Amino acid sequence: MNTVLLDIQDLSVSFSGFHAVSKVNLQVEKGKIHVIIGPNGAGKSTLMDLITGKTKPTAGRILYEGENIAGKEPSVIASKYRIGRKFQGPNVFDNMTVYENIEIALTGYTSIWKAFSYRRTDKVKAQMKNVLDLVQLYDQKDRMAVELSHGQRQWLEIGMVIAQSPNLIILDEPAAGMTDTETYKTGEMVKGLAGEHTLIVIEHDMDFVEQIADKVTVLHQGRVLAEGSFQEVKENREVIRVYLQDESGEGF
Ligand SMILES: Nc1ncnc2c1ncn2[C@@H]1O[C@H](COP(=O)(O)OP(=O)(O)OP(=O)(O)O)[C@@H](O)[C@H]1O
Repeated sequence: MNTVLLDIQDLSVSFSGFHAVSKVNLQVEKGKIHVIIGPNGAGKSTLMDLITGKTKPTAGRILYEGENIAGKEPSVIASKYRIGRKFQGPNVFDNMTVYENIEIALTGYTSIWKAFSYRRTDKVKAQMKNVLDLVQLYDQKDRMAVELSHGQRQWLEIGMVIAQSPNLIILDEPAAGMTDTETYKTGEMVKGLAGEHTLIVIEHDMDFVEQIADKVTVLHQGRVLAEGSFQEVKENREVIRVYLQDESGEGF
């Protein structure tokens, strides 16, 4: 039986009368990889902003395990409901090692007192090893982040999100700018996170979507245009029409 972790109901937001997200209904199942696709300006990032609390909805509900989190503060959504997000483009501490970057995310020291009392206990070391293994950076752990390749920096940032023990992980175009080999490796990494974690991934690269998606939702002009398996949405006539019209040249 599939359990719904996130149940989005009639969610809308308008900016000065412009409907960026309009009556969106979407269910994200626990432990699955739910990919959101859609042409530029479809409302994908705005939908993620609504889930993470960065943007407040005009109407609708976001039920997280039955509790409405719509409109709550981003810090509450991150810490209480354990929703983590990795934005497009690496955002790491260049002059720290891979290990230190993940350690900061893991310990999340928010106060100087916590930093003083911090100890690298066996438990912390085991958690660190686990995260480094998941993002395949254990052998790079002593390198400075600035020395990493683009792909490795993205994986480091995924590691920093995982280190915060999220239930739901939102990844914003995790394979952007990667080589084909790096993209494939990222896909396998993301698949390895499913099960223990639930993932929402925004993506444009259709080979990558096919590799990872349990379910695909297609957004268009702020609305859900189609939903189903990769194969189902790929063959959907409305989806094909919208992508053919999309001037970005991306698509199937
Ligand atoms: N704060 C805001 N104020 C006004 N308009 C906004 C705001 N945020 C987003 N929009 C508009 O809402 C629409 C949806 O934008 P959004 O970034 O969510 O699309 P997207 O699907 O993520 O696109 P892309 O694939 O290009 O990143 C766009 O037309 C955008 O200009």
